[in-house]
Amino acid sequence: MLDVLKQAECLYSPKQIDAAIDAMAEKISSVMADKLPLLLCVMNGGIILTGHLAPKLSFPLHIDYIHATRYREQLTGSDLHWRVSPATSLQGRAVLLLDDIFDEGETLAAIRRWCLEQGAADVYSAVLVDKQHDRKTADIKQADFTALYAEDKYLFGYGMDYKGFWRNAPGIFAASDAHTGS
Ligand SMILES: O=P(O)(O)OC[C@H]1O[C@H](OP(=O)(O)OP(=O)(O)O)[C@H](O)[C@@H]1O
Ligand code: HPA
Repeated sequence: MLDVLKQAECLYSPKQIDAAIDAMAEKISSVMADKLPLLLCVMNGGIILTGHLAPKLSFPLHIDYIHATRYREQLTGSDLHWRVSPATSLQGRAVLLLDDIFDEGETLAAIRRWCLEQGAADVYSAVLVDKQHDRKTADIKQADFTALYAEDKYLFGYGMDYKGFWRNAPGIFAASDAHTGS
């Protein structure tokens, strides 16, 4: 695992990420400041973004979490497994989903549909990074708020894992071909 980090390419430093989250927080504030929203951290990947973003939002809000997973420590996604539903009622709420990455978009599309079924009034989404390729789901092409864009490589750091490790990596990294088998 030490080699995975050593051989990876750093795409964004913590300083660049912080500036991008600042800019995204301003955009979110301009749309959501008067909505008393419910922020839903999409576990596990959304945890670092939630921790960095929430203190930059200077308006009243609730925070809860939802856990659904599609990759389960693999490098490619499959069917979505639901693990934990939020304890907070979504009825009539403006919900902001927070996740680390919008890759094919299946995860956020499914969680968004579920939130609407639970009676959410509006569902917005914010992601740290959008991976650029043409394999996006038909439902949603991008999140409502996106901090950064990255090339079509396997990413880790700031919430994104490599086989369960390195969510804590100090930046956003692209794994080397040697570690992704490409
Ligand atoms: O846009 P998609 O192709 O659906 O992929 C994005 C999702 O994949 C990752 O979650 P994962 O299933 O790996 O669970 P995790 O958050 O526990 O890592 C990530 O955190 C997003 O939720
Ligand atoms: O590139 C990725 N890295 C980590 N987790 C992910 N989940 C979807 N795509 C990715």
